[in-house]
Amino acid sequence: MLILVAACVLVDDAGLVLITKRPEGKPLAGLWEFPGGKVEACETPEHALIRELDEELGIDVAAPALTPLTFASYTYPAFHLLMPVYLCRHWTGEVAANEGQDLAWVRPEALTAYAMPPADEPLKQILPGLLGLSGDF
Ligand SMILES: Nc1nc2c([nH]c(=O)n2[C@@H]2O[C@H](COP(=O)(O)OP(=O)(O)OP(=O)(O)O)[C@@H](O)[C@H]2O)c(=O)[nH]1
Repeated sequence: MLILVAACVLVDDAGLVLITKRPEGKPLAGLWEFPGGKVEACETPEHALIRELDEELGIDVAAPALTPLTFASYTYPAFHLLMPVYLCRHWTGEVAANEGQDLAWVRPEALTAYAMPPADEPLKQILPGLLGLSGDF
């Protein structure tokens, strides 16, 4: 089974990237991930992401502010994950932990220090380069 999840690399004015911690009780609990979630039937990935960013973080993102950045494709035991990853640098509202989740703003090159789902491992490596950093530090 293929599941489609839209995720977002939110980058603030200082160049920091937001990651959120998956709560206890969910699969992959305790791992850090990029905000986002499953794309529902009849929803575009962009609209799913706008909905999830509002629900999870209380921010308002306009569709043109979402730029396709990369994707993850990974086989979990129960499904294959296809995850388009968007870049977003502009939103309105203050980022808040609406679901009580831990939040962290991190330098892209520091993502390797955070435990993330296996699907995200390649993203950790390429994000500094995609965001315009050398990735060598
Ligand atoms: N949002 C997000 N999901 C990710 C990332 N990496 C990754 O493997 N996933 C997987 O993609 C799926 C995300 O769907 P989700 O967050 O809506 O699903 P869920 O199981 O938490 O909850 P739900 O079924 O109640 O909606 C999960 O299986 C999650 O483990 C990531 O960086 N961001």
